[in-house]
Amino acid sequence: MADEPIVLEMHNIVKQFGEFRANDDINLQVRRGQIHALLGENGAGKSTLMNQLSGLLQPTSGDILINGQKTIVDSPAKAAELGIGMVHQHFMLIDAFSVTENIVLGSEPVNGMNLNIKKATKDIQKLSEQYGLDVDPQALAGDISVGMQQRVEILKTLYRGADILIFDEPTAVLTPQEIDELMNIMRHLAAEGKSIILITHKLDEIKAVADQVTVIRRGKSIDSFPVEGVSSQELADIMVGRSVSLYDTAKTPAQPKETVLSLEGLTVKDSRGVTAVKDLSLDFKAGEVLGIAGIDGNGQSELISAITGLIPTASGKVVLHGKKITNKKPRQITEAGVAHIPEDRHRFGLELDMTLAENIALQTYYKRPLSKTGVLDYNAINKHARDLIEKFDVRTVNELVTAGSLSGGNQQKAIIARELDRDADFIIAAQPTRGLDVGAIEYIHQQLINQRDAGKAVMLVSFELDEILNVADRIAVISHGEITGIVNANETSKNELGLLMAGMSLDQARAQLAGE
Ligand SMILES: Nc1ncnc2c1ncn2[C@@H]1O[C@H](COP(=O)(O)OP(=O)(O)OP(=O)(O)O)[C@@H](O)[C@H]1O
Repeated sequence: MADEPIVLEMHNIVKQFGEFRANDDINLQVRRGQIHALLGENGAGKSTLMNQLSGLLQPTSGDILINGQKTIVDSPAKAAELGIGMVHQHFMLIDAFSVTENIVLGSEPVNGMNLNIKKATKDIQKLSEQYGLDVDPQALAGDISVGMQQRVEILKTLYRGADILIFDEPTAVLTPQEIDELMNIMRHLAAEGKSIILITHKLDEIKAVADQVTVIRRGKSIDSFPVEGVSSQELADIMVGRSVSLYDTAKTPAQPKETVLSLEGLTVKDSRGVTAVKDLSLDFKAGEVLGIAGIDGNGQSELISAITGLIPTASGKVVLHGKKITNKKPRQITEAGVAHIPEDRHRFGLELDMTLAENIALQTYYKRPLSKTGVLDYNAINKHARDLIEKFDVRTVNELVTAGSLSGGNQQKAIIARELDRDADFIIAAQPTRGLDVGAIEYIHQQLINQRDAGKAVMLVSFELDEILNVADRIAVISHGEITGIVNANETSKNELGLLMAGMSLDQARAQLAGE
């Protein structure tokens, strides 16, 4: 690997936002055929660095060299021309178009309807085979799984001639099996001479696929070394700059008390009118974390939206402290004592153009002490925000910047701070640690357990089985909108949960595992 030519160099990159240096003299060197991980805490400056490589931002100073040539990457189109491709975390495919149409869209000069779809389909098929992607170019984007959609995004960059592919948290939305497949695809790409820059907070993934890792701490690149022989613990320590605990969250056995919230035969339809949650009943108890495990798209989002009043229920009841809250307005449900850390922080969590302080006050601004006699007290709002920023270690210049300027992980911490500060009896945490670094994950898990120990009922919805097993006391598995089994966290296994997630009943799953 050390003999392979250097395809990308970033030299002494500085990126300044006003007074703040998000990148402070960063150096990065990537070789041909290398999988190069970029590791850093939330807000360390990884996305800012990659945005300069993909033409979205310009460095304040420093140089970018592609194949030894100093270059200015002043637009995404220029980045594409230079062979730099970004595999986005949020897939941007049009459901009604075929895979080929999605890939060709925007990358070919189209003369009227003269687009040669036949040739494109053939080219894409060839690329798919060459890189082991196994994508059907004629499938409709709306009909393919999340993992397959990601492969289409990869093909899109290859079709445009990318030699350097940037993957930003690529496994966040994948099932364990899809993650393995993606790792193989990355290895395949590298073996074919492509270079990959991998941004991830998952140390195991770095260990599994990366050759080299560059560590960024508070805007500075502090080290770069081969991954071989380095443990996950060492990676975590270097990233944070001190020794961090990678062990399970400490917790005592749960002491479940009275039922706080009950779902009684709840049925919910999705936006297309298809039944997403079917006749679902569950009880959430004070002093207990009930985990909802399942593959993305099995009714979890609709279930949460129905409980929080964001979408109507088709039938059944939601009962909080013995009172029906079914189909009440979101604000009434919030007021009744439901906190919600949403899965999609941009759609439901934050107003990106408003200040961080205003966002932290979003659920309580109209009440004392943030308002007095109907007038907002900005001193109180800002002070309240400063307290929570400190308590939850939200990394920001101050409370007056826009929420949109925070790094992804710090946006998430701000929402968690706001929702947990409200002293609600029922807390919904949906994918609460997606995109967070190891230190922040540990902190958030502990916070959820503290809430439990303070007598709250916590609903933890997560695709991450490690997270569910670590934090939840009981686990309900959802598949196609129905609960396939409810198990105690300390009496189950990933294998058992995996079979329940695939739709088996608990008896079937146990029979299968006993027979193995
Ligand atoms: N447009 C901007 N204006 C002001 N500050 C910004 C802007 N963009 C980023 N920052 C700041 O730069 C720092 C680095 O952010 P960046 O998004 O690069 O971090 P990151 O390492 O990608 O974090 P994460 O893992 O949370 O995604 C953060 O403190 C962020 O608030």
